[in-house]
Amino acid sequence: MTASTEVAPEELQELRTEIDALDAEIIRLWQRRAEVSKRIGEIRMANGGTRLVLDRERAILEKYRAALGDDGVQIAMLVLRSGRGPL
Ligand SMILES: C=C(O[C@@H]1C=C(C(=O)O)C=C[C@H]1O)C(=O)O
Repeated sequence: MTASTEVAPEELQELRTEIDALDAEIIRLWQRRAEVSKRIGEIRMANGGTRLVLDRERAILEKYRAALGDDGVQIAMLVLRSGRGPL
């Protein structure tokens, strides 16, 4: 008898196909977010504003922390860096 934790080869393949689709989407969203973030920065600086808005970055870090815990903070820092480059 098959234990409930065992996965049939076809199901494993289906799950891996889903993982591949999710990874592709995560990468697409990551790249698009960086583009949007850069564009906002360009517009702000062209209008005499600052490169960064720390209150906004803090709110984003907190949003990721609330959803994902400590890992969320690490992810948020990488997400923010991808839009503006390293400090
Ligand atoms: C994109 C912006 O500019 C910068 C980049 C941010 C981001 O990538 O989320 C947030 C704040 C700013 O430091 C913005 O002000 O919304």
